[in-house]
Amino acid sequence: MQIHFYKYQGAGNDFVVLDNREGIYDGLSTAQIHFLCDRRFGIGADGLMMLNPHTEGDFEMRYFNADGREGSMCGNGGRCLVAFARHRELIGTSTRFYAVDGWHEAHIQDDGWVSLKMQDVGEVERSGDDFVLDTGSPHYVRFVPDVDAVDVWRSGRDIRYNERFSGEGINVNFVQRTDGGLKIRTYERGVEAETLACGTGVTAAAIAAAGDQPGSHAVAVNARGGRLEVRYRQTDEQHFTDVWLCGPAAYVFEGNIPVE
Ligand SMILES: N[C@H](CCC[C@H](N)C(=O)O)C(=O)O
Repeated sequence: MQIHFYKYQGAGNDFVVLDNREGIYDGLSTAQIHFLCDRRFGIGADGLMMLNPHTEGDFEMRYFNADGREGSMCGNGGRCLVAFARHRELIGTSTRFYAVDGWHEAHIQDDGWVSLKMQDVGEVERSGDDFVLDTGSPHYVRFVPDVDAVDVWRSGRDIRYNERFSGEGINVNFVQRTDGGLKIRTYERGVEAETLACGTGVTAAAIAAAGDQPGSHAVAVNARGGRLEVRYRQTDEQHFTDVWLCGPAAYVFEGNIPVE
């Protein structure tokens, strides 16, 4: 079959997007999605999203990692899908859509800046400079003095494949505190490599960096592919609501590809 695809990126986290309002891509296999995301044999992307119809919201987001398997929530993917829906004129400048972790509200500006509301975070596990939390996807956050000095692939894999996490997998973020905010590098499960940005990881880093300061906060987070911003309200040490992931989302190109 011939597939018409769209390519989007958010801070360098790149995605294949399929308009699946008619359900024509429901039958794509893990191997076919893996092929579409392959950077040498296919289009190339960190993940693939389908925009599905939904009776109660503007659309449903289905997300697959580059390995072809259906994943948990993808923050940058969600922001890109909102930009896609806007470009296809399916939505105005605000939307409410359904994803694997529940409902999301989002807003898009004319310059492509997308603010996406994430789920509340209610449990942050800490051991020294390391944190484990779920922001729609599971994340390990390790604070380091210099992220540029980290061998992200090697150290990320050591954690992702250790005894505790090897079954389900986990995304691993190395985070440095800077004057203006945070600097981050992420090893992503399902891609099994470093990506240029990971939205749920950026969100997890901002929350892990929070002290015990109830109130509303905004944190600038520099990923390798661009700058994102996280806003949240902290009610106590373990509870975070009104969590917003904000950043750029852009159309790259579209085309047709034969898939066997
Ligand atoms: N890049 C994504 C994360 C995808 C999640 C995935 N790698 C997993 O948890 O399996 C983001 O922007 O949030």
